[in-house]
Amino acid sequence: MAPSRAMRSLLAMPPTLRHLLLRQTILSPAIAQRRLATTTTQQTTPEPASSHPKTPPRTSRSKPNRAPTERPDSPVKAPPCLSFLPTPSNNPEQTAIPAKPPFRDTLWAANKLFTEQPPQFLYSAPRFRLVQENTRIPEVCIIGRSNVGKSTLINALVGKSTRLAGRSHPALARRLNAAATSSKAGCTKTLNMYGVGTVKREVLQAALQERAEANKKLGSLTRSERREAAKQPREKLPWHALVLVDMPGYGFGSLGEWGVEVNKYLNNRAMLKGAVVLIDAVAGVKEDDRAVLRMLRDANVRTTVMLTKGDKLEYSHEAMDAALVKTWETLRKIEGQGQTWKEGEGWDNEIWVTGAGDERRSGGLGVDGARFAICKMVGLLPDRRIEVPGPEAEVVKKVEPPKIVPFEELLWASSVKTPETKGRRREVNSGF
Ligand SMILES: Nc1nc2c(ncn2[C@@H]2O[C@H](COP(=O)(O)OP(=O)(O)OP(=O)(O)O)[C@@H](O)[C@H]2O)c(=O)[nH]1
Ligand SMILES: [Mg+2]
Repeated sequence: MAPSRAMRSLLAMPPTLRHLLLRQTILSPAIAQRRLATTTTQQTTPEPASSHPKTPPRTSRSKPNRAPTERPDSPVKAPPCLSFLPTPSNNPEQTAIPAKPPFRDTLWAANKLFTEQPPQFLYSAPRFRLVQENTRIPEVCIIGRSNVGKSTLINALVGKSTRLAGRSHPALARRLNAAATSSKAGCTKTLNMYGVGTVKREVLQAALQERAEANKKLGSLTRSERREAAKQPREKLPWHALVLVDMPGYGFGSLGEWGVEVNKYLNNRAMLKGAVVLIDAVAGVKEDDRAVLRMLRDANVRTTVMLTKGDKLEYSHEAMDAALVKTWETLRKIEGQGQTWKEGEGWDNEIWVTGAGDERRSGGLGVDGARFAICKMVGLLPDRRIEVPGPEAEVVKKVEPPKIVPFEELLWASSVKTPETKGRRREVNSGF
């Protein structure tokens, strides 16, 4: 007789595990029956008088009835992105108007770019001459006064939680591929580079091809020439979509030569695609900020302004209005003295508000918007909120309305074989 299915699986098992299957298939019905019998007798026998009446029997599903309590550190409700636009410059009553948020899929794409891959700390450069060559990856520098929250924003942008990333020891923070932050001004003293996202395939391919050609050339050199060539620093292969540069802060606690080195960087870095200027939402625009905006104007670097510590003002539009209006005023004044650095071209008039260091909620508030603003400035993502009526709109308007053809006419037309339709039919048939 052929063994049953259960027996076959039992024989297929290692001998040491067979008892488990036995218990499951053969013994369990017997055990279950015995348990059922004991529970029914327990239910029928009355409880002894001495036992405590007391808490209702707890079934596995029932939970104690507790009133929902508010955690003291429950997250504040704040938008993932928040930005403001100014009223036109000729309007005497300047106020900040909340801007339309970016589309969800655009925000998703920006978030993906920043957080899909873990960020990488690339290197630190105390001087501009020590900055490594980069001819392929776009760079964005985060610039602002000491303690404004530059390093904190970088950590939030790359998806490092404030608690994880909040290390004031630079070596430890770098080991975590994060930026060191501190409540003391002057924490960041060098230009720190962080690689974000994944490089485009064609960029990497081009770099690999160039390297292969350079290696080929090396092969034809004499030994001494090769030794000389080896001394020249080679550009590293690109791995990231974007490089974020954490700048040392200016103002209180900053280095004396800050202006000199940063000026060299702003004027000579070919792959610098833009600067994010951080301004403290509580303190507002200071004289140092004006000086930096002038430097950016003179170097003709695309600029996006962000207000940090927006959580301290509870993201209130009214509370931030003064700081926002002052920022636009400053930008327009500075722009007036330049040639090319203009509103909408040199600097973006949309000001973004962030609260990356808000300890009540990890992940950072307004950070999604900041990610999108950077992608937009660099040209990695389009701003689809602006609907420009292009030439296609004109074409659509000019198209004549379709003619209504009677059914009989249609039938007649399909039965007539014009030279054109004949040819087309033959063509189609020949294709099969
Ligand atoms: N509440 C709040 N605190 C913040 C925010 N951003 C930064 N901070 C705090 O501000 C302090 C300074 O932050 P950092 O990121 O070190 O500032 P920094 O601009 O890099 O400073 P330097 O490196 O000295 O130039 C830290 O204690 C942060 O926790 C924010 O958006 N909200
Ligand atoms: Mg810093």
